[in-house]
Amino acid sequence: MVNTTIKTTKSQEIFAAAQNLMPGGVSSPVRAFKSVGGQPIVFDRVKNSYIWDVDGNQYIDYVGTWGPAICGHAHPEVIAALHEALEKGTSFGAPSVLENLLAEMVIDAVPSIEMVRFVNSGTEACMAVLRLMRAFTNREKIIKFEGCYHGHADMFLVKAGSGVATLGLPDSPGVPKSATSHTLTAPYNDLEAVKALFAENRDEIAGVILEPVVGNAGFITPDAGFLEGLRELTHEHGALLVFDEVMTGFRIAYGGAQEKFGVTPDLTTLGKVIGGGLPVGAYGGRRDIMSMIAPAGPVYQAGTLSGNPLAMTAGIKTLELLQRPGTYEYLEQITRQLADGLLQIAQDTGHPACGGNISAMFGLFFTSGPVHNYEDAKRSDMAKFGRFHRGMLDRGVYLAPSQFEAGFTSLAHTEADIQETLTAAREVLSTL
Ligand SMILES: Cc1ncc(COP(=O)(O)O)c(C=O)c1O
Ligand SMILES: N[C@H](C=O)CCC(=O)O
Repeated sequence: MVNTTIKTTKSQEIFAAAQNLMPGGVSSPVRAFKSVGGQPIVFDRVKNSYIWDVDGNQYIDYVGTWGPAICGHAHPEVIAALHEALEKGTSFGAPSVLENLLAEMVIDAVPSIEMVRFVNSGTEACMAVLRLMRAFTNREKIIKFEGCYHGHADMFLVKAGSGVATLGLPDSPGVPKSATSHTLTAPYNDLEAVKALFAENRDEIAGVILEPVVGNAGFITPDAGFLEGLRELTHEHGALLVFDEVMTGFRIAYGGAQEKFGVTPDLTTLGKVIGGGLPVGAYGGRRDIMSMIAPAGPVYQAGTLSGNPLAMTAGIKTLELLQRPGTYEYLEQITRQLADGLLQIAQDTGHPACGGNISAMFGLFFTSGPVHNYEDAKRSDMAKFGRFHRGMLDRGVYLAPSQFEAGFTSLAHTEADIQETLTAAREVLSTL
């Protein structure tokens, strides 16, 4: 299955046409391969740990549609549940028992969540949680961290990660200064900077929002005591702590980062895995705070397709699959094998590198590190990452086309996939 000289004629044709139809030829910027060079491959189908492009090439996939595909693509049980649900219609725009079922599963799993509201994307969840933080505290300022990404709402497009970091964009034109004037930023893992912000803005900060493990500036883990320190500081200042677990939720542990690190925020945002590959988002948390959401309370937030029965069905089935014994042990085992293997190969082939994994989320930077924050991440050799990315693609391995995105494994990745990936990495890194 190793493709050393892949033919991508059809991909190129389709992408050329797409560029006249959609800005940059894509529906979301990171997909455009701008920072790694070359052209995106155009997908035809996905199954298990694999994707196939329109030219018939097969790749081992470590993007997993940016996180949702934790059980593997097109899992037969998810597909079967969706077929059954489809027969009942594609949208109700009204209450359904499916919402109750998924809500109960989320509430049972995620320590901070006593009530939940479903939306259609992670962006929506983060927008809504921000409004709620402000309403509950009657304060307007928030603290976010450099390199963290909370979707593309105006208030969060300040020193953001993901595509904003990938494309090296300044904070986006079109965002009014007034929208971000209340967004304060600090370097990730820097508790002193957060303390200083609280001191300078006494009684004005509604809360702190962060990716508890960063996946949108590459893969960056919290230093010992960082999450606990934020919990204490927010308590001390009457502010809320919000974990954006759109990426980490049900991925780094069934109960997310808050279960893994034993720190319970006031509010949590979710997305990706809880929709099993269909568009979804959610926010939830303490009952007294969530009770402020309309129609229970005055904070308005709504959505035509929210609680969509297909998304709920795929989410329920995905969480059921994740509840099976051994799931997270397996994810940790294969992902550790991959992350350790990549580091060893980088060392053997003379490339300074650092990285790691937590459960099914991993990363590799081409710098000796350590990487504690976005500034450190930017020291990674981006040109080398681009060459590495292209070399891996040529050998049938699809990595996220940006140094600033974490990688994802799934239950469908086999030891053979990992070995094949490591063989490809050794070949590529030996020639860079
Ligand atoms: C941590 C985090 N928050 C929010 C978002 C926004 O989610 P979505 O792309 O579903 O709008 C993403 C991903 O894009 C994310 O990784
Ligand atoms: N980093 C983003 C989400 O996690 C990538 C998805 C996108 O914006 O296209």
